[in-house]
Amino acid sequence: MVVFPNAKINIGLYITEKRPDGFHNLASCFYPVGWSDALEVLPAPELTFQASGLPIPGGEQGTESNLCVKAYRLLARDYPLPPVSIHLLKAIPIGAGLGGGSADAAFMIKVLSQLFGLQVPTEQQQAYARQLGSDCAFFIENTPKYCYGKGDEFEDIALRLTGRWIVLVNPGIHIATAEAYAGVRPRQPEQDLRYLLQQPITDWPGTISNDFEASLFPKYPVLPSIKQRLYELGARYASMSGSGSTLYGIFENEPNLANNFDGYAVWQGELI
Ligand SMILES: C[C@@](CO)(OP(=O)(O)O)[C@H](O)COP(=O)(O)OP(=O)(O)OC[C@H]1O[C@@H](n2ccc(N)nc2=O)[C@H](O)[C@@H]1O
Ligand SMILES: Nc1ncnc2c1ncn2[C@@H]1O[C@H](COP(=O)(O)OP(=O)(O)O)[C@@H](O)[C@H]1O
Repeated sequence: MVVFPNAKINIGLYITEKRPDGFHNLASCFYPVGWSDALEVLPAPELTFQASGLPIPGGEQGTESNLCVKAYRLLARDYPLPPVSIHLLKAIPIGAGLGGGSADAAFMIKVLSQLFGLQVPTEQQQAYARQLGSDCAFFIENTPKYCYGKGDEFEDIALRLTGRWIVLVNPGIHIATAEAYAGVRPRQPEQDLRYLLQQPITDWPGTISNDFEASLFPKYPVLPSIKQRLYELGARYASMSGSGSTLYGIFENEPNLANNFDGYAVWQGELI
């Protein structure tokens, strides 16, 4: 079975408080986008994992560190899973604020459930995903959500940007999530993000923001310059996604990027 785990963007990201367990509570909208890996899972005589495409840090220490294998091991504790061969073609930039590793793990859970007829209920799949990463559970349903708690609790949100165009630009700066959180002073947002998202997109640049930008933009000046360039190219709204370093712009129609982001990893397409 072949599936295509896709990335997410954060539209608005507020780090509201530090929790006693060391994590942070947040408020954000997670929205799926089309930049995808390819994941093939086949029944096989023994468990194997193979990756191609972008190199995955930690991969050299063996397959066990990969989230796809961790997802398999997690399910294998509760279900009699036959061995499988796993091939991951990595295309989503890593440590990029796009949740690519979490998407791979969530899709692995979904594939195993389907491939072997396990019929793991959605909530149970989400519970497994939560054990693998804070934003992993989102990718089980993979639809626009208002997220809170560690980013692992969510509710449906009536936000559909379908038909609009998205441009994602990754300048290749790897920002560790823990490092990014350490630089933020938690605060409560002035207004509820769910309310702000219901306002016209032309209001968003003045009202919806990502709390990681304040600490990371001065440190990495290329980030605000890409955001500004996206606005100059006609974006209705531009922002950093998650803990960076990917920036995105939402456009009414397909923009002409010309040579603007040469040398960076770029993906563009219609929003789903
Ligand atoms: C920042 C966000 C926003 O959507 O996305 P990315 O930039 O990673 O895509 C997420 O909160 C990332 O979630 P995820 O990447 O799953 O993080 P995890 O693996 O669970 O945690 C990595 C580390 O980040 C910190 N962390 C993560 C989530 C959270 N709510 N509070 C935290 O303080 C902790 O230090 C933790 O050890
Ligand atoms: N299948 C995978 N794809 C990407 N990263 C993975 C994977 N498995 C484990 N990892 C580890 O997870 C870390 C963060 O992954 P990723 O989800 O790409 O970052 P982010 O949450 O910032 O978008 C990587 O540094 C890598 O070591």
